[in-house]
Amino acid sequence: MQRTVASAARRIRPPFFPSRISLPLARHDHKHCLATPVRFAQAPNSPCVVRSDAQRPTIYALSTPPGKAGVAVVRVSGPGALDAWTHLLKPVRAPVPWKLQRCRIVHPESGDQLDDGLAVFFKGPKSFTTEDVLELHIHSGRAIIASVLGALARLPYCRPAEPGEFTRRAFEGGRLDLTQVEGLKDLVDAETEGQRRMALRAAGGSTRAQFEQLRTEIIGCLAKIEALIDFGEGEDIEDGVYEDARERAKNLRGIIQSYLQDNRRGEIMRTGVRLTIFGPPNAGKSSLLNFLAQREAAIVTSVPGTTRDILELSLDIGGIPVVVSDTAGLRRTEDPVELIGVERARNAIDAADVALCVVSCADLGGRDSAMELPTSVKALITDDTFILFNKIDLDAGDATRLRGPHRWTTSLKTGHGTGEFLDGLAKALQTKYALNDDSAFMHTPLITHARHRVHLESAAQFIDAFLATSADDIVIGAEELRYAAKAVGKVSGLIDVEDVLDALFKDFCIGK
Ligand SMILES: Nc1nc2c(ncn2[C@@H]2O[C@H](COP(=O)(O)OP(=O)(O)OP(=O)(O)O)[C@@H](O)[C@H]2O)c(=O)[nH]1
Ligand SMILES: [K+]
Ligand SMILES: [Mg+2]
Repeated sequence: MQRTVASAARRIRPPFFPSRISLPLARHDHKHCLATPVRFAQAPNSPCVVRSDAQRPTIYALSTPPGKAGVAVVRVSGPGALDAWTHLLKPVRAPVPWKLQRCRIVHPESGDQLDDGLAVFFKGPKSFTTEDVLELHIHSGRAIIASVLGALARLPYCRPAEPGEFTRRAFEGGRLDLTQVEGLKDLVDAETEGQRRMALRAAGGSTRAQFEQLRTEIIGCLAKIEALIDFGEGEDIEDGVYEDARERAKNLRGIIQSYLQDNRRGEIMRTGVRLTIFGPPNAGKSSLLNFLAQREAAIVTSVPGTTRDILELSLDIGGIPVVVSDTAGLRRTEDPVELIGVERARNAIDAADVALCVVSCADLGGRDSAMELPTSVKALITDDTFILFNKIDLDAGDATRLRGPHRWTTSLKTGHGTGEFLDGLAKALQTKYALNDDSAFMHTPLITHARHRVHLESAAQFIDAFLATSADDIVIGAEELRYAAKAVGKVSGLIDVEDVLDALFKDFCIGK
């Protein structure tokens, strides 16, 4: 009897990897925990489970910045959230879940009124953390906030939240995977439009879905190989299964490769494009930095060799975060200090994502179209180098001879051409990092953290190892595929997350 692979694949047990892992409980003191039994609903498809339910402390924190403002939000999450509602809110009544309700907030022991505000109860698992959550919307003032936090502290099962602990519980409850947690953090940190869009995409789960699909497809390949191991080709299984699995693996290898060949766009969007300004002395490099920054950040003088150290500024150019470096003018010099500056400039050019050469028109050799760049920079110019011909006010020739793709003319002294240059630079960066419109948004890079790249590279290596095996050693081949799927699973945090968690959550603020 011929069995189809689909039916054979379903038979494979045990599951390739545990879909649920347990994480240690957060570090804290359990001895005051309330012992009332509390029901915990499990979020669907939860990647991991940490539930010792009643034992789990309820956490609270101010989730808005401290200080005087219209509203402050205090969040309470955990099995005791409902009890906190009962003890802190007047008039006494059961919450209508997910509905903002008017109330007075009182001290649980003295009954003194602390503030007048609004409260909403999110019934788990339909809450941010997947636990029961109480949100108190109170007036934002130091004394009010302190009194409400103080009241919560009186409840024996409550303790203050650690940085990022609400998000951590959302992760542990299966509400978020690691890419979404990273996305949330990046979203809060986003300073440019591009960063915001990329982070929102990750936080919203698109990145998670893409990695999940990749993992599912690897598992699909593995299922075929496992079926072969179980039943053997020819007898129970249709022909060509092995070839089919190889073909699929080759495709997947290509897809992973395309993700990896992204010019580091995602990481660059997060941390900024490294743009190095270089050129001969006195070309106007520091003047350019000041123009971009709209302030006198660097010293500008008519003395060649003014800039020695590298001066870095983080700027937003056309919605893209750019770390701009001003460097020492390149020339031969006997001055030991300037020599170090020139050395550093060369290193900064090497490390740059984009190198922008500034040349003074007064330093150009040759005539008309046969323009010659100064020898000090000639060897450093490649097809990718951007060139700004500055001091166009000193140039007698026709400026159009100098302009072209990634080549602009300005006078930073008179302001001539600076608008065109800024627009052109922004467009060039947007094009290079493919983030200029909504269609490009579709191609927003998948890899936004170095961690993703590491795991994808290792998945690619395991698939290569599978492809290097022959039909005779399918058991080894299956093992390689298993490792490949596991490597991709690490990106989402389905497995082996311990090491990442602490590092990730420690950067969060309290109340998030
Ligand atoms: N005429 C004219 N002078 C300019 C222009 N841009 C800058 N300058 C002047 O050129 C001189 C050198 O400018 P900087 O910005 O210090 O030049 P730099 O390339 O940083 O010089 P180093 O740091 O010494 O290598 C200053 O006196 C500027 O005022 C311009 O477009 N036209
Ligand atoms: K100078
Ligand atoms: Mg300078």
